[in-house]
Amino acid sequence: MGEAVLAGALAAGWPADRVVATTTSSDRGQARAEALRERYEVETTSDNAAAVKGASLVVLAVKPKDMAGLLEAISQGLADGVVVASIAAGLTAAWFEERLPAGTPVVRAMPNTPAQIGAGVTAIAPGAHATEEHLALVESALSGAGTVVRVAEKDIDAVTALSGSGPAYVFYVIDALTEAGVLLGLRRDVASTLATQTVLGSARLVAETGEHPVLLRERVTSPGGTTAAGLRALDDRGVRAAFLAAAQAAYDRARELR
Ligand SMILES: NC(=O)C1=CN([C@@H]2O[C@H](COP(=O)(O)OP(=O)(O)OC[C@H]3O[C@@H](n4cnc5c(N)ncnc54)[C@H](OP(=O)(O)O)[C@@H]3O)[C@@H](O)[C@H]2O)C=CC1
Ligand SMILES: O=C(O)[C@@H]1CCC=N1
Repeated sequence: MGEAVLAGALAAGWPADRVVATTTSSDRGQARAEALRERYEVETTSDNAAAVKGASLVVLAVKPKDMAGLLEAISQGLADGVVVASIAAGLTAAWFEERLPAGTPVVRAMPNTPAQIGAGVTAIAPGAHATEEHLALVESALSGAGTVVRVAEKDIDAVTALSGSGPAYVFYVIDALTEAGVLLGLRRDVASTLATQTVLGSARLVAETGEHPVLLRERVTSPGGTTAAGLRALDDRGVRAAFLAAAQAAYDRARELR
C-alpha cells in the first residue's frame, strides 16, 4: 500500500528527487528498495530516523503492530512543522499524538488498493493539531492515487470497513461470478472477462450517470425474467445481510487493532 501512495504522490507531481522511501534492512526490504529505485527513481534507505530529517510530510505505511517501534525511531528527528500522515487501519490520531512530539499535526488516511492504478479512493481526517493547510498537503500527495474525500476522524473505521477492505469484497464477487460462469459451462477465461467487465461497467454506470443503484437494478430486471429469478436467489441466501455483516466485522476488527 505504501508503494501505491508513493506512486500516487509522484503522479500528482511531487518531485521524485524530493521523495525518500524507506524499507526494512532484510533481504526482502533491500529487494523492494531496489525495485522502488528502478521504478520511481526515488532515494531509498532503511534508516527511518535519517529519512524524516527535514521532511515536510511523513507518510507512515507499516502494519499497525509495527507502528509503535517506528514512531520511537523517528520521533526525535522530526522537523518542526512536519505533518505526519498514517494509513494504518485502527490506530487513531490520538494514538499517534501521544507518541509524537507535542503539537505534531497528524492526518489519518485510509486508501485502498486500486490506488495502484490511480483508481483508488482515500478518506482523510484531521487529528487534533491538523489544520486545513495540513489536510491540503496530504490531499495533494494522495490525489494522484485517485479520489480523496474528507471525513471526520470518528468515521475512519467505517471507511476502513467499506472502501479500505472493500476491494477484497469486490474481488470475491468477481471470483464467485467467474465460478458461476464455469459451472454453467463457459470457458474460464471467457467467464473471467464477463465477470470483470460486468463489475467494471456497472460501477462506471453508477459513477457516470449518478443514478441510484436501485433504479439501475430495476432497469436490468424484466418482469418475469431472468434477473428477477437471480435476485430472488441472492435474497433467499441473505447476500445483502452478509455484506452488512462483513462491514460490521471489519469495523469491529479495526477497533481491536489499537
Ligand atoms: N493492504 C491494503 O489494502 C490497505 C492497507 N492499509 C494499511 O497500510 C499498512 C500497510 O499494509 P500493507 O501494505 O497491506 O502491508 P505490507 O506488509 O504489504 O506492507 C508493509 C511494509 O512495511 C515494511 N516495513 C515494516 N517495518 C518497516 C520499517 N520499520 N521501516 C520501513 N518499512 C517497514 C514491510 O517490510 P517487510 O516486508 O520487509 O517487513 C512491508 O513492505 C497497514 O497499516 C494497513 O492497515 C490501508 C489501506 C488499505
Ligand atoms: O486488512 C487490513 O487490515 C487492511 C486495512 C484496509 C485494507 N486492508
